[in-house]
Amino acid sequence: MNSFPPVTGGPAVEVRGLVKRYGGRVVVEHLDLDAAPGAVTAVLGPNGAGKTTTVECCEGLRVPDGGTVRVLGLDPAVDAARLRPRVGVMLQDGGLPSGARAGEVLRHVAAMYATPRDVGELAERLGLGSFARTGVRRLSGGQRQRLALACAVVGRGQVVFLDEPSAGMDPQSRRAVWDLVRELRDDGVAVVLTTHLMDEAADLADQVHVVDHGRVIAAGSVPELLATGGHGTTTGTCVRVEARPGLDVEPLAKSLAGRAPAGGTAQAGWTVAESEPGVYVVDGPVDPATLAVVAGWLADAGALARSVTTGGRTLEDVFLDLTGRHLR
Ligand SMILES: Nc1ncnc2c1ncn2[C@@H]1O[C@H](COP(=O)(O)OP(=O)(O)OP(=O)(O)O)[C@@H](O)[C@H]1O
Repeated sequence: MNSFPPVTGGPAVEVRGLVKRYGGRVVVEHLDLDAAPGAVTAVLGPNGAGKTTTVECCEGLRVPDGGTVRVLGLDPAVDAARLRPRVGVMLQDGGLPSGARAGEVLRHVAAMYATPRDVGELAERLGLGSFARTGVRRLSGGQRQRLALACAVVGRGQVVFLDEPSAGMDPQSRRAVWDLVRELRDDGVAVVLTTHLMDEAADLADQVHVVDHGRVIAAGSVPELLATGGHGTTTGTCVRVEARPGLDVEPLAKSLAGRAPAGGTAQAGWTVAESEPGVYVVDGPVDPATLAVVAGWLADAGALARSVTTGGRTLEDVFLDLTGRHLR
């Protein structure tokens, strides 16, 4: 374990009203975020939403234009030297010296900490052994990611920032990364993770912040976001239909809106959307009769469904509802 006092009470990372501008353009706008010790806090958002900028302000790599940032009670913009031994950072671009060999880099980083992890054991866990003697510039993208992750955790920081940690990794490496992240959490580390992988967030995160246009637009645990769609308007249940693209969903929406459950009155609160070409998501208080309505709609449209499934919405559904389905 590390030799620092445990973080007691309050979040390990506390961001309040963060503002960051680049050349007069506001890219982070009054953003609030907490990350607790012993928890994984995921920051999700479309490209350019302001995730990396926010995390870089927490890492002391960028100076905020407004608001406050506290990491372990310290201001990273002025207390960088005191935070460095207590915080691990994995940057999106790796930030690794390209001229050195992979193994040397990890040993060098480990030597900067008072009580580093066992370098050999960490290298083994992340499968770094086979390319330890390879120069950083010759590593593949996934290998470089694994080395950057090893460097971020080797110092046993109390807070670890991981910017898209498993981007570009093969499934085996991704599993190793996820196991390591869970272990960090179990050891009491506050893990702050940005990711575009919804399954990664759903699997790992205790708390999720969805960021768009520099603001947090939804926050909560994954079950909370799934239950409310992030804005408290959906039921968390849905029917998902795969059929040919381009079906008119209006008749289905009308049939559902006018349908009365046994002994009840017509229900509102349905949404029907073609979430991606050929995938229709019917969101609302699903019951057995809902499927009959969906089947009737398909029959009227002369469409044979490839699959019809019921179940909960996914984090990806919630994310797309919150942030929109159009490309930025
Ligand atoms: N150094 C910089 N100078 C000017 N603009 C920048 C700089 N860094 C980032 N930006 C801009 O700030 C906005 C937010 O970028 P940021 O990297 O924080 O987004 P992100 O949510 O991490 O995106 P991604 O998911 O693509 O990594 C973007 O519009 C980006 O172009």
